Amino acid sequence: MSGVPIADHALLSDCHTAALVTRHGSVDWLCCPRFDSPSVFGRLLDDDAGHWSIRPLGPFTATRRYLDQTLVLETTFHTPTGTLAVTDAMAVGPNEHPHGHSLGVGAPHMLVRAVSCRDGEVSMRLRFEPRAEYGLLRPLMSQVPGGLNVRGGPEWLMLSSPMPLTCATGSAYGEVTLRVGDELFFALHRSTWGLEPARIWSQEEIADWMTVTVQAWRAWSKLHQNYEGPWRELVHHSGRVLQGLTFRPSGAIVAAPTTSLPESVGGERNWDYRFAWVRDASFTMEALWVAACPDEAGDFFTFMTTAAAGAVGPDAPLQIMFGVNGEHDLTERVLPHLRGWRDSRPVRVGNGAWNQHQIDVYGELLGAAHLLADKISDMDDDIRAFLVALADTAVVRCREPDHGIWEVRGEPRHFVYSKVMCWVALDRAIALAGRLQAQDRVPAWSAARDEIRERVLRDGWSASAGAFTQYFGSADLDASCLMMPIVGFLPADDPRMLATIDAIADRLTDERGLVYRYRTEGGVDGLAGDEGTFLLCTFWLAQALAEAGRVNRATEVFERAAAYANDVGLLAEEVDPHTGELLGNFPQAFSHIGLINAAWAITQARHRAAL
Ligand SMILES: OC[C@H]1O[C@H](O[C@H]2O[C@H](CO)[C@@H](O)[C@H](O)[C@H]2O)[C@H](O)[C@@H](O)[C@@H]1O
Repeated sequence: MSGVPIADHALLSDCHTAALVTRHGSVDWLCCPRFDSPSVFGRLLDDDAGHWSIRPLGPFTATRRYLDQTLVLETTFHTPTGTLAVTDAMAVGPNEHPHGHSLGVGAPHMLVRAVSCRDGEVSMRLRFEPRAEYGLLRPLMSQVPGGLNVRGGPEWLMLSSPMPLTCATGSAYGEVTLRVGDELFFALHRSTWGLEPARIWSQEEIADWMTVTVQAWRAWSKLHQNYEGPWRELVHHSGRVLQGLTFRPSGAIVAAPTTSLPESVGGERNWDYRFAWVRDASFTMEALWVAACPDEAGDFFTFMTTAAAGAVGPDAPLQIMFGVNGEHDLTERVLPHLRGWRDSRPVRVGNGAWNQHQIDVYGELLGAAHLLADKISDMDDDIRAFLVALADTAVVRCREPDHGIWEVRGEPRHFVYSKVMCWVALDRAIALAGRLQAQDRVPAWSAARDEIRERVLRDGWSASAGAFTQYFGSADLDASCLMMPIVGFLPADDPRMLATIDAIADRLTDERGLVYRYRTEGGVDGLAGDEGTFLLCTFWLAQALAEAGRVNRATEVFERAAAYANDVGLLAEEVDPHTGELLGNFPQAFSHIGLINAAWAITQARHRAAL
């Protein structure tokens, strides 16, 4: 049964796709050439779905880290006879743009692995089992000088290997003893059908790709990362993770690079996150404003405008998520041949939420446009018209029930968060009216904004709960109400907000003090089973407390959540309330967004307190 702890994985990215590497040197997840392509290594979801491991033959302990300011991973194996280091990267190509923001433009679609003996001597073993199409195919493998030719179904790969490998059906393996100073370079290269064939690379060429990749990440980090404040390294690292979830060719940003890592072990809450949600991606752009100066804001708004293809207006709500190249149809299906991580089935690809009605997206997108307006140097007529259409659509749609931020699979409702985000949409559109050349719309936008506000204050508050709640007329708490002060709907020290923050801190948390999105008892979200606590929501609590001036409590909550980052600073979506293990897709943009924004809010609150 596949079941290496989720926290045992580290992320590699070339800003086209991502790989996950276990603590023991096995690449257990790689989809290529795009984030949402079928996997070639899928052991994350099933033992037989493919992997590539490099590790010592005998007993070892392992430590690992990212090379400074990069997403290049170094795993060090300590053995009784010596020390072996394996350095792994998805090659990003040179970062030649004068502002360093061409990360991934020249990516060769190549996974590179360098093995070096740092001390004594170590026998290592390599095992290579690619399984295209999510594990369906055992490829044909043949030896060629300097490596292996690997073909099967839609995939044609070349493995460059300096050591001889033995091929069995669909697998290759080999062993070699390295002495101090010995170095070997491996590369897995994917061809593009009909264009450039994959090829074998020399040791020097692979070493160069590795060097260039390290330099490219460092150039990007140096030019983009200015955040100074508490938890600086974690914030910068989170910025790199978010950058690593960006799809360079289009400017899209995925919610996470995995599918079907479950929200509860053995449960059915398993979703494919390898898509660009309007919500998640807008939040990512905003968090990058804090952590990494998003030079790519223009690309993102061009992506959104293109993906929506102008089909937004009062009669055509904005689709809530897209494929990384702007695809609309993301129909969900199950992969029955995969057992799932720790038997968490079904494994899904595609996402049934793609055609849900979620009216918060207008607020998230206009919120990001407002924050980043100065960064969108090329705000052309198409982008302007798109943003105006979003606000006009919010005026009409804000009165409708929807599926909400949590994408509940039941009846649409009047979710409080959705209404608040419609208020944000109009509030920010009014602020941007000059740049949007839409001053004539301001009276209509203002009237609608004020009407939503009144409705939320009246129907979103529950006297019995003593808090703002999940939807109009309910008494159920929902952590998304923590966003009300964060987006400026009400001041954080308003008595109603303080009561809501306290209610969530007291009644929507587990024994560890981590926050649930909402209570799942009774199948209120249309799904069976329960789920873990949600890291983004815990960071929201820290952020709301900071906004309310409760800086010490904010710091405590922040540190409680950040402590769940694994040894290489990565967070999944949720935490198992029973075991404290990370759960859900990994690494998830939401959680890193929450970390960055909460750190920033605490920094600001400390400054205010010091004045
Ligand atoms: O809980 C049911 C829903 O769970 C997923 O949605 C969550 O992830 C999205 C991507 O990060 C996020 O935008 C959303 O707010 C989260 O609730 C899943 O993608 C949905 O299909 C599912 O209905």
